[in-house]
Amino acid sequence: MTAKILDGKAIAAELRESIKQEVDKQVALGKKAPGLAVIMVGEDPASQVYVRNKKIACQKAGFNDVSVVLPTDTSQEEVLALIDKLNADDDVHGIIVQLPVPNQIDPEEIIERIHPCKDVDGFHPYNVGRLATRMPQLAPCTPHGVMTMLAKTGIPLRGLNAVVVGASNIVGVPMMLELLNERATVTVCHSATKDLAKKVSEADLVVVGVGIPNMVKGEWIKDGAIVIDVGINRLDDGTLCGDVEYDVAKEKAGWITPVPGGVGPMTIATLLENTMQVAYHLDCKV
Ligand SMILES: Nc1nc2c(c(=O)[nH]1)N[C@@H](CN(C=O)c1ccc(C(=O)N[C@@H](CCC(=O)O)C(=O)O)cc1)CN2
Ligand SMILES: [Mg+2]
Repeated sequence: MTAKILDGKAIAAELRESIKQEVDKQVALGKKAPGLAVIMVGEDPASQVYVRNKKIACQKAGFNDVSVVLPTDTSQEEVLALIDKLNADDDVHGIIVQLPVPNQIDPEEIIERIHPCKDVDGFHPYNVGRLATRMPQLAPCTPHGVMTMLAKTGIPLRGLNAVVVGASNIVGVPMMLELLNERATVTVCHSATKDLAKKVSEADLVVVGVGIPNMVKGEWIKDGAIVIDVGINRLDDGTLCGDVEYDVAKEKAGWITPVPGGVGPMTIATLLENTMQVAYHLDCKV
């Protein structure tokens, strides 16, 4: 069997177009454009690409982009003061701090300083708790974008055996919660997991986000399974590859995401979606 492709680039473009239409409608009614502040500290080359792409996506969707790039040696106190200012600014609906941050910055304290109602990355413990208690408010963009992609397959998630490989706060843990909330049976695997190959081979749905090129072998994939590859790894020759051995996996899977052009574009479209929710639809009282 050759897998159907879950085309994240196309699904994200569709989502961004629907967001743009909603923004145009709300602005015509006299509302403010959604304002998004992406704070980037330092010059990490990959982050520069992602932040630039977020800026372009904001502009195309009619958002007010109020992003800030700070020098590598910025102190924790300076970042906290900037967040306080953005929290108090009525033109700003969403605030995120691009990760990773330089070593002198403590990301946990920074994330907790963002007001939970402006936490469009969904990383604040309040929003993680909401997702964990089945009352989601602002959910992390990558896993929520994966849920949007999964809906496109038309396959009900209820009762599926889902295996999530990787237990990070950005991907693995919120992915587990999203899938659990749809009544999948979820196993989370990580670096201490024994016999990963066996776990993956029993999965109807596999989501991999570990950052190790081709770590999940194609031969492990169950016939017809849905394979979601969150990994984006740059190889020495400059090309990108995922965490799944794509060429082999696509001959076994029922559905598969490519890298690039899979989950990555969904992360940015979902960030816009969260920001638009804050601007127009979310009744957030914290
Ligand atoms: N504060 C956050 N930091 C980080 C997040 C996040 O969600 N919030 N996620 C990643 C980086 N990221 C968004 O910030 C991101 C990564 C990749 C892509 C993407 O579209 N990738 C393309 C390939 C792009 C390339 O050429 O390198 C693709 O997969 O097709 C978008 C967003 C870590 N930090
Ligand atoms: Mg203002």
